[in-house]
Amino acid sequence: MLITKTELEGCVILKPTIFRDERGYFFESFNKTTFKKHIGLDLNFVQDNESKSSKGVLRGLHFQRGEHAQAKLIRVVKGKILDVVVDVRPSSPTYGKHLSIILSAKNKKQLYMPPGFAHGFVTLSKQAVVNYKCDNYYNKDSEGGIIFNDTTLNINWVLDHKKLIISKKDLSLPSFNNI
Ligand SMILES: Cc1cn([C@H]2C[C@H](O)[C@@H](COP(=O)(O)OP(=O)(O)O[C@H]3O[C@@H](C)C(=O)[C@@H](O)[C@H]3O)O2)c(=O)[nH]c1=O
Repeated sequence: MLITKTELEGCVILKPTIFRDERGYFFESFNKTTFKKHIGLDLNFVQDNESKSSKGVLRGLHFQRGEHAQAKLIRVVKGKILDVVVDVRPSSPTYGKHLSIILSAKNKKQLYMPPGFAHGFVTLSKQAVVNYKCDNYYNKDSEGGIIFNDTTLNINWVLDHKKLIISKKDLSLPSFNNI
């Protein structure tokens, strides 16, 4: 497994070792022991999520507050997305900074984000199926978010904003300065 640190402390890109043969391929999409050995985190993932989106669908930017904050390990099993995480840890030197990465079924990269990050993605392929593990359960009452086109964050979502498909809930999220 190839592990790359990012400029946002605690966010790591993982590229699993792929075993290919005449049947196809095999890889370990998560291994608790390997994760602990290489990244030093003894994670206890308790919820797995999957969503399917069409091209232009943007989900985010989402986080859960306080004790419900979630670490996530994100990967794509079909298609291609631009995945974005924003550091919303007030005491962090990179508070307000974001990281964007292409995750696809082809590149098989995974992004690990610790608790204290907002997360979102936009679908760049005709369809994308995104799979992510969370170390804390969904808690509706602690949901928070930031509007995707926040001017302080200034995220490049690659696609023309007029072509984006965004839920009503996400379109009513506050600005970064008001979270
Ligand atoms: C996130 C979530 C939603 N739901 C329900 C609530 C709602 O009726 C329906 C759809 O929820 P949403 O519109 O919030 O789904 P979605 O916009 O896909 O939300 C997700 O976005 C990405 C970017 C994340 O990082 C996730 O943590 C999550 O916030 O699913 C659960 O039952 N469990 C969950 O863990």
